[in-house]
Amino acid sequence: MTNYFNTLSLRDQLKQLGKCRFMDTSEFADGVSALKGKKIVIIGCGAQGLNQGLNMRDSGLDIAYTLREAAIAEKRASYINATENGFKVGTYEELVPTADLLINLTPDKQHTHVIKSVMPLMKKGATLSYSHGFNIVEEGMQIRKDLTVIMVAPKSPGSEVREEYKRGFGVPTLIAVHPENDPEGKGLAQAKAYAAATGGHKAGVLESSFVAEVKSDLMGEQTILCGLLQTGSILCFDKMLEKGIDPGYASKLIQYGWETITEGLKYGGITNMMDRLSNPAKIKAFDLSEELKEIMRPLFQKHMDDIMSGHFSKTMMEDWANDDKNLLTWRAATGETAFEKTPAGDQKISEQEYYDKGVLMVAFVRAGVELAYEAMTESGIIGESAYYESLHETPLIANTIARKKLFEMNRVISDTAEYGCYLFDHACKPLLKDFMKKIDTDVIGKAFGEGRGNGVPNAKLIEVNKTLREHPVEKVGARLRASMTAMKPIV
Ligand SMILES: NC(=O)C1=CN([C@@H]2O[C@H](COP(=O)(O)OP(=O)(O)OC[C@H]3O[C@@H](n4cnc5c(N)ncnc54)[C@H](OP(=O)(O)O)[C@@H]3O)[C@@H](O)[C@H]2O)C=CC1
Ligand SMILES: CC[C@](O)(C(C)=O)C(=O)O
Ligand SMILES: [Mg+2]
Ligand SMILES: [Mg+2]
Repeated sequence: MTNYFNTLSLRDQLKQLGKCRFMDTSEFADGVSALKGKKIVIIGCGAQGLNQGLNMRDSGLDIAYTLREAAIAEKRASYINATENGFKVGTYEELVPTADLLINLTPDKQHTHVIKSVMPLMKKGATLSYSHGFNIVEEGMQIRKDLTVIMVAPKSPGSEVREEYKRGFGVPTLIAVHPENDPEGKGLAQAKAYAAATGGHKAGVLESSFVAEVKSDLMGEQTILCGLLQTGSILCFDKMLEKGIDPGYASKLIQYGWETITEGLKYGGITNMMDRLSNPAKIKAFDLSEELKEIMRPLFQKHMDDIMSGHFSKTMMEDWANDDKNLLTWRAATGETAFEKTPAGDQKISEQEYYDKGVLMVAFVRAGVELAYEAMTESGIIGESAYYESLHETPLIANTIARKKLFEMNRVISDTAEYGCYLFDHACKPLLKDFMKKIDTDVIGKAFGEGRGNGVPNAKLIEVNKTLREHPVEKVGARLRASMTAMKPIV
């Protein structure tokens, strides 16, 4: 098989990268009806599989799980996930032939093997669905021509797909129909119903393409969403320990700080997050983030270029062939970091204190969101897609760090995302070595400018506010957040 994207003409590459239409809520007036009464079988009951299935069943759909025989025989976690939640479980032979819609939610590295196992069992005219475009785009998987192929990709970790649904909201979702597989023209209606069943239509749905989803998803997860939060956690924690801050306090400030400061981002964009700081702290965070953007921009661009060329996928698939040696080594090394090994203290930290004593963390978030948005849109990804993949998903990832630090983030995200996160982290930490030498506790661990009042030069404050507000991510974000009327506060 060959990389599907690299077989396309530049014209078609740009066309598929640029496919991104924000769907009006009125387009979901039919709700789940296109799938009502259909047999829906999910392969895999992991981070996405379990949580999407729970939402879809609560939305009135007929959901069952098919697991590999070993998972059933050994009663593995996936089997426990499904049975303890009251779902029917069966083998491929038992359930795949009955499926009107077969949803592949197994790890990307298993997709070719899984699809080759189940495709012969699928009934004529059935639909196959993915939540990530990797197998179709990066591996060039060819699907039987009588089958419809769709994608419903939540821009969120699986755990938050469920948590936001339970709050009466949802997570932004990209839907797509593979142009090579829509023989009956039913793909879009089914993808819309599937997205509505997961609650995605309440947050925002983009009619997109497999290509646009995979290229943006790989970029978001490797950089701002997982890589930079990992790098920032480790560097900020080590700096606070170096400067004598109580380890338990430092651990808590970071573990819960990302969630708290990015809640401001989720509600009001970078502008609102920065407005939560005092004037002096805002200007300091702005200046730090400008410096961070200059230092990290080449790294963000390299990740985007390596994703577009297929070099990233080739590198990761070499690790698959080597039994995930790098992934497992890097996962173990992350678990040995001081941040991961230091429990959060029981000190009280108010919501505002996380902003006031986390100025450097605010700077990391602004720099990372803007760099990721810029790199994606400069490479053909449309702004709405880049917004969901950078600004809106950062707080959802931060929620996982609040639960159980980087361990939980790396457990819940896909192995693909975890691999890319480590690649970025390993490259970013050395890049920031000189920058971190100048950092002191006034911007991480202690309140910036405490006791020095709120006065700043008007001209500088006006310039900072103008720059923040005029970034394209703020303009796109204001439009998209206007339709998020069901969004609920979590901090
Ligand atoms: N994690 C996330 O938040 C997101 C993931 N995605 C995409 O969703 C898809 C699923 O990812 P994710 O939920 O993280 O996956 P997980 O690793 O959480 O779960 C994988 C599931 O697949 C099963 N599985 C593993 N290997 C095989 C195999 N060879 N044959 C059959 N079943 C297998 C596992 O069960 P067992 O090992 O017990 O058989 C488990 O139930 C991926 O395409 C990913 O890119 C998209 C958005 C976000
Ligand atoms: C951010 C990582 C992700 O893309 C996701 C949760 O959306 C993944 O693949 O896990
Ligand atoms: Mg993603
Ligand atoms: Mg991903």
